[in-house]
Amino acid sequence: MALTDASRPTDITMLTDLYELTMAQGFWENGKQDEQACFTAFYRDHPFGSEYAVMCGSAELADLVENFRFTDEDISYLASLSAPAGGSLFSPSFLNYLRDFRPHVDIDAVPEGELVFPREPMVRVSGSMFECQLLETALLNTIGFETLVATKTARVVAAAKGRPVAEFGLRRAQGPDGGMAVARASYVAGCASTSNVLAGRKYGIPVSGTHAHSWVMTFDSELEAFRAFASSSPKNCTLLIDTYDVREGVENAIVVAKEMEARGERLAGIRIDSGDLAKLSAYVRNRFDEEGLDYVKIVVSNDLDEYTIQSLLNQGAPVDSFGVGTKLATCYDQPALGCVYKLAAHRASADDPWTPVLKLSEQPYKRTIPGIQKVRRYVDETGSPVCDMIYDESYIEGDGTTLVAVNDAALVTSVRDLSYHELLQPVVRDGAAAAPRESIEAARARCKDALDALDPVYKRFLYPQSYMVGMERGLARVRDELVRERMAASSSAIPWKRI
Ligand SMILES: Nc1ncnc2c1ncn2[C@@H]1O[C@H](COP(=O)(O)OP(=O)(O)OP(=O)(O)O)[C@@H](O)[C@H]1O
Ligand SMILES: O=P(O)(O)OC[C@H]1O[C@H](OP(=O)(O)OP(=O)(O)O)[C@H](O)[C@@H]1O
Ligand SMILES: O=C(O)c1cccnc1
Repeated sequence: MALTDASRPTDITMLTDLYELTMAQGFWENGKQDEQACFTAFYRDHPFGSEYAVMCGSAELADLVENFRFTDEDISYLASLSAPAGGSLFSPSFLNYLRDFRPHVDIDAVPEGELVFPREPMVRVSGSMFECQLLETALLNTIGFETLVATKTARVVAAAKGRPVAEFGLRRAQGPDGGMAVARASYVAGCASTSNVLAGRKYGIPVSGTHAHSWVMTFDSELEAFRAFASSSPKNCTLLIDTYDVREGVENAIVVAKEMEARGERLAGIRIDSGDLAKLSAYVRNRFDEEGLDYVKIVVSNDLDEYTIQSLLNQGAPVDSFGVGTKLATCYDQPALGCVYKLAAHRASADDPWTPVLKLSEQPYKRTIPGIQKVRRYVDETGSPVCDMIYDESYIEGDGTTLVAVNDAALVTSVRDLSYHELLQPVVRDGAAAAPRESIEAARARCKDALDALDPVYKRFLYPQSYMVGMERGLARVRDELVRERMAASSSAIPWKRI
């Protein structure tokens, strides 16, 4: 999607899969457009092998709903579509209905920066079946990618152990909108800055940068190039010293640093973008220190990710900050979170009680969780998360403190002595933002606090411990009954049913 008006598109009514619209027409024609539904969005599998994910994109949902309307141009386009077997895809009367349609949904979501775990609701949408279904694609597109990038970033930032990480990914991101989402989500999850100027302007993210190899190559000598850069950017001078040879580059940078000192200025740093970054950074640090230039910072870049950064620091590389592009912006090792949006309850009208529903699968781990789900995060006396409980207020059993693991009914624990907080917060009520949009700084602070509070056993890269997400026993029972009913009603070949 090309950017218009120098920002991410908020008019995303038509940014949807065709089937959402054909289903909407079907609901409308069958008089079902006002039937009520409740959907939950969640992910199933650990991204990058990470035990947790960092929620991101939920702050954009109110904009999505408030801007949801079909323009005359949209309607004309839909009217022009033909069905494969002939005739129009959409009827004039349905398109007429769409013309004045505005969603009146309620949305509750996990706030940005908070941690989320597999299978628990990240977002819950309730309203008419018609409007809930129409929001599916754009909602998943928004939260899935930003959550994925935020999660990757959290890992990269953790590996850097407090050293600033600059996001340099715009040139390698998945299109202009991808680049904007990357800048935003990576700042929420702990990057110190972005090279993306539009994101800086739009989101108020700090921008930072050095210079390219081409700068050095346009001058007759590297020394001349460094001098020219120092004189044009004396207050923002980080020199890229690897265009030809880092050992020569550092000597030229030392000359320029001393000339800057004589003018009362300071060389901020140097960047190394190729070669053995551990060996070269150690060499360069030593040379600067020998020359009394211990304040000059060392920045490294070149296809970095959490593993290369961790390795460099394990080798004792004296690096002060990292520039990370391709592998962060493209979420190189896992390009999609696999977020899904599933119907969890429905009712004929707003005056009727909800009926919980679930989707079966031959793979038990893909069975959905029914009900009007909420989530509680239970924490120990230090505030560190211990487990999460998915529950439906209508089915709580006893004092509601028995937790049953999502995929193993035999795993049961009590949360009676733990304190908790609710994860889902109101985002949209009756189609309008439920609260003023929070600042990106607030989301970033929440992310830092959440990651600091999480036990390191869940954060390690290799074989992190499993964090327990379970259902309150009443909800687990409802789910179990629904599975049995559904399977009894089904004549199909779910293999183990016949044994
Ligand atoms: N000491 C190191 N330990 C671990 N990984 C490193 C180390 N030094 C560099 N790397 C990483 O190894 C990968 C390849 O580096 P390499 O030396 O091949 O650079 P390069 O790709 O030849 O440089 P360029 O192509 O940009 O000139 C990069 O991802 C880099 O970040
Ligand atoms: O390596 P990344 O994590 O993607 O970081 C961004 C890269 O972008 C620039 O490279 P450039 O576009 O000049 O190409 P290069 O890979 O040849 O250096 C910069 O010098 C980094 O190497
Ligand atoms: O400012 C930089 O050094 C930079 C920006 C984008 C990509 N690579 C490097």
